[in-house]
Amino acid sequence: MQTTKTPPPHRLSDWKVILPYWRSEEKWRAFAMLGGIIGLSFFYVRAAVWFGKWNQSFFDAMFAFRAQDCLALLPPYLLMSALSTAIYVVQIYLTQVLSMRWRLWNTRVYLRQYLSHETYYRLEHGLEQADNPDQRIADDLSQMTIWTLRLGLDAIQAITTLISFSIVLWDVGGTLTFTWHGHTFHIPGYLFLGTVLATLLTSLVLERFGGPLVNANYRQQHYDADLRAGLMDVRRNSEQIAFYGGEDAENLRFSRYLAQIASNWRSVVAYTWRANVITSFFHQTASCLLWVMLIPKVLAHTLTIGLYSRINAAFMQARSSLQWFIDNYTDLATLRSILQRLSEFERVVAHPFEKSILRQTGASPDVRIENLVLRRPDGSVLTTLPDLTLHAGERWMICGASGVGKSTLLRALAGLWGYGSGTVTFDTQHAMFVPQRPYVPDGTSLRQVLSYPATPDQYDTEAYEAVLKQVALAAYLPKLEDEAEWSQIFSPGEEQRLAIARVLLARPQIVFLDEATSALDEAQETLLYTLLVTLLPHATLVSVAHHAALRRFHQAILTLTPEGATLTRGTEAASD
Ligand SMILES: Nc1ncnc2c1ncn2[C@@H]1O[C@H](COP(=O)(O)OP(=O)(O)OP(=O)(O)O)[C@@H](O)[C@H]1O
Repeated sequence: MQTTKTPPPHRLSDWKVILPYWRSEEKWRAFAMLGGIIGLSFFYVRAAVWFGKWNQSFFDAMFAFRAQDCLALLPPYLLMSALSTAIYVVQIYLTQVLSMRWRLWNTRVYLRQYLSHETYYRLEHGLEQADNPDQRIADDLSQMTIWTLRLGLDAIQAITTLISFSIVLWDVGGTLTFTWHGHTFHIPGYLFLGTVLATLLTSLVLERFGGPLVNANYRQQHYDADLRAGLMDVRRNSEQIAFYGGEDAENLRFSRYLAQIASNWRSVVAYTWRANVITSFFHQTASCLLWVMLIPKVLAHTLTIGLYSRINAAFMQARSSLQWFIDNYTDLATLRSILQRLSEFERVVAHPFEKSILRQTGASPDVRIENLVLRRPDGSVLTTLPDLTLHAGERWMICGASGVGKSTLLRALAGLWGYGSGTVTFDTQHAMFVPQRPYVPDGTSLRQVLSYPATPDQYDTEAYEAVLKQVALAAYLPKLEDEAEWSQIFSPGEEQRLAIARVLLARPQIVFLDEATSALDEAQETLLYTLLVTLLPHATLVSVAHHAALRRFHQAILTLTPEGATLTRGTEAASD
């Protein structure tokens, strides 16, 4: 499904999407890995200090022409380099493993939510608003774990570096003392405070001018997903489009998607440009800032070359770690928009499905319909049904003009339609619904296609062979074990025969058929209905159908109209 809409407002709760894994049954292993990765990154900060000291000793020795000392310093250097390399490799490996485990855990949870309570159906049929759930499950979850770990771990490293060098900056920077309007002020650690203040100021300016980048990124992912979904549509419906000669119409559709992408991309570029101008201005002016802050020391004649080089080094390190937050502003914006999309998906999934029509599982073999009113999602009435009881083994046909609500009645019986009121009661455990276009899973064996949704080992080979022969699909007998793109191979009529073969295998007590033989000629429809009534003589049958030839297989006709429904029984129905 594709929708065009603006992103929901940012909420702090969007960040909660990150938490469930860290509270799951895998949390201890996850925390252990995270702890290991963080520990290794602390080693990195320590190693940087060690290499710094080593440099000083080595170059002091070199410029003092102490060749022996230089040679003696090489083995520890090589040892430390080997250790650093090993730790670097292990750190990357652990991060990848953690990221994959997190992604798999999240994907399993999302899939469970998506594939339960008919969520996949609600999302696809416009009953809920969350576009392209496939992209959220397949891409966004993976991106979320990668970005969160990368940004989170880099942030920890930046904070560690910041703390280490801020202490130096605070200590060696000293206190700024000045007199203003007769008052003397003392600002301890003013170099550190100045650095932090300047960075915060830059962040505020960035949020003001680059903030809309989050929304623009959100929309960009949304439009990209629409383009992908459109291309999938073309793949799925290639034959229909080719028959209609629909290339121009498709091109027009895609040029609309591209126009949306282009227009939003211009916003992304504009906001990124603004963010980059501010970031780069901060980069360029940082050294000036230090010089300005050092003026009091110059005027007081307390700035030596040694002190300057120390302050400069600490300032650079503190600034670069603070700057990490500024430089990664756009990445944080991307992560925020991913979290927003996932959080929106979670809200929709958690939102209770409108179910004003009560569907009860009854022990009685009858199908009972009480006070049933079917409505459209906008609340308007489709049709109203009188109280009805369909006794076990009875066969009813549902007729009515197109759009009156025949399929909607079956959806309500299947628990897929909640708009309206009333109650339906039947033995849901032993019922089977056959839609007009049966589902044919691709990439599986024909045996699996036939047994769906049960597993292929549910029936023996003789049973599969028998039903294939019965529904006149004997030509496929040699292909029972073949794995193929079956939906591309079967004709619509063959798909419908296959769906009846499924019913004959499963032998349900109640069968609901929604125009399940509409693609077949009269002779084949008659063959399939004869099979159903002779091989499942005690099954209750409810058929939505248009063809008059099928009336003789049913004992009653339920005719739906917008004003209500009427039931005609017995010979009257058959001869009508
Ligand atoms: N997801 C939906 N959102 C809004 N309206 C819907 C939705 N699904 C169905 N409808 C509307 O409900 C009405 C009844 O549809 P339904 O499929 O039940 O008709 P039908 O009687 O089976 O028609 P046909 O004989 O043509 O198959 C139609 O007007 C249809 O547009």
